[in-house]
Amino acid sequence: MTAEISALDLEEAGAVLAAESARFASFGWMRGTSGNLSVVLTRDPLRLAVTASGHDKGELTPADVVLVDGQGAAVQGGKPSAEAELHARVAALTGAGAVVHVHTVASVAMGRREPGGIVFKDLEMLKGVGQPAHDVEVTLPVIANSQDMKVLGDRLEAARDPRMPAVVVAGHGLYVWGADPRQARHHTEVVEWLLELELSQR
Ligand SMILES: CSCCC(=O)C(=O)COP(=O)(O)O
Ligand SMILES: [Zn+2]
Repeated sequence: MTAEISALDLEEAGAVLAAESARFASFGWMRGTSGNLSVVLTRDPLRLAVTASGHDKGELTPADVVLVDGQGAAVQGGKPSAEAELHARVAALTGAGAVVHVHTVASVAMGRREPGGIVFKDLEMLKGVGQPAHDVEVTLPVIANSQDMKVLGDRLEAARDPRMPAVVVAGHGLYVWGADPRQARHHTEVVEWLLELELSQR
């Protein structure tokens, strides 16, 4: 059975993604049209609202969103993000309800310094990704970049740590997920804070 997605549902999702995108863009994390966001609308079959490709992510309107299927192919709307397939893969793999992709300087810089993964420990901010503040090492995986979203998805699946809702894509940026757009935003802000801290220390 195919779940019906009304135009209003899609536009409501677009309004949420536009607001989240404007916030990340204001931080300088989505410069020069970079980055993309998605939210899951139905699970069976998997359908996501994903930001349209090539737009200035600080200027999105509720209409700048595309409905995609579990392979990231457009079902309704214009041209989806070039990374829509990876969003769908993350949602299917992790059960996340929202996925954030930002191009932050700290994620690329730390991915270069620690290509085997970035280890965090003894930081109160780790509670923001559901981990204890003390005595536990939490690793943020780093995966090699690819223009092939299937390859990137395979790398993410192999490398991801269930204790950390994020992965750095080397030379590219950061993928973060959460149960809904609000939690995905909080996870993004926490992981970016951790990366900026480590970058300032090393
Ligand atoms: C200068 S951005 C290069 C493409 C990219 O990595 C990105 O995140 C934006 O792609 P989209 O198709 O979602 O606009
Ligand atoms: Zn990107």
